[in-house]
Amino acid sequence: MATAFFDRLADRIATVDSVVSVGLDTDPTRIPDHLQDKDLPQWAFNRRIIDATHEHAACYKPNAAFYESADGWRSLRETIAYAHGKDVPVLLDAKRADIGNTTRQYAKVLEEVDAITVNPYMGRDSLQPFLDRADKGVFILCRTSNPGREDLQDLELDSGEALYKRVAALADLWNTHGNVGLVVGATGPDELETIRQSVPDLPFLVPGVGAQGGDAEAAVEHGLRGDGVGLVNSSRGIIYAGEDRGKQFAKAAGQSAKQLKQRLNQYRDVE
Ligand SMILES: O=c1ccn([C@@H]2O[C@H](COP(=O)(O)O)[C@@H](O)[C@H]2O)c(=O)[nH]1
Repeated sequence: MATAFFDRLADRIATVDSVVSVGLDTDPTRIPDHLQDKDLPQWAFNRRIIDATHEHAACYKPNAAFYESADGWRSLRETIAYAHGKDVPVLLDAKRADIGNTTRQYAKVLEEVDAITVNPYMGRDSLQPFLDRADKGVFILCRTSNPGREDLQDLELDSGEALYKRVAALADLWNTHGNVGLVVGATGPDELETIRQSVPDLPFLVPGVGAQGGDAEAAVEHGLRGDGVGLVNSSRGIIYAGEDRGKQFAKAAGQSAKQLKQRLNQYRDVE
């Protein structure tokens, strides 16, 4: 039987002593000039970023939005294989879900990656093919990092509970294979704490530190499960750290990943 995703993630976190998720949000317009004439500039960029950051990376998190083109998907496939070659899990941030017939197609991408983000808005059946993959991680959007999260996620249900809390409770219920996590932004530290209290056993993916200015201490304190499993993501803050440094761009990304790891490790309980 394949090892469960969160067990593999726990091993990776221990190996690199890091909970940093390096976000590969590779915008074609922000790739340095000297790589623009490569066959696949996004792949050329990502390869150099992976070379420079992998020893600090608990996982890579490419966001599917940046690869929605023929060359983009080719670049993404090369990137995934290269990350795996360095023993780093890949979490595809795709925020998928749809009616059953469609979502079964979406879930096929789990053949390629180790984990995925999904959107709970359409309910359990829209997530079932992902949840059924006991060997893969499924991170359900719970309370996101963007300002507009309040429009829906904070709405009070008749029971008085906020919608995001109901999502957390449902995710816990749907976690029959131990493969479910939550996406909870670092920009709402109080809610992050509240959600952690309600679902102590779910690992979180916490985006929003770095470019969005979220709370790194809260991300670690509440984002990680009791056994230390969880992820804190930074994308632009790492991969574009050396945007003004020409051919040295990847070195700067490596330094930025290392700095984030050290910053987060100040707050981790590591024996
Ligand atoms: O609530 C959410 C869910 C997902 N994201 C994604 O994480 C990264 C954050 O990038 P930064 O450059 O570190 O801000 C990006 O892919 C988002 O789509 C999120 O930010 N918040």
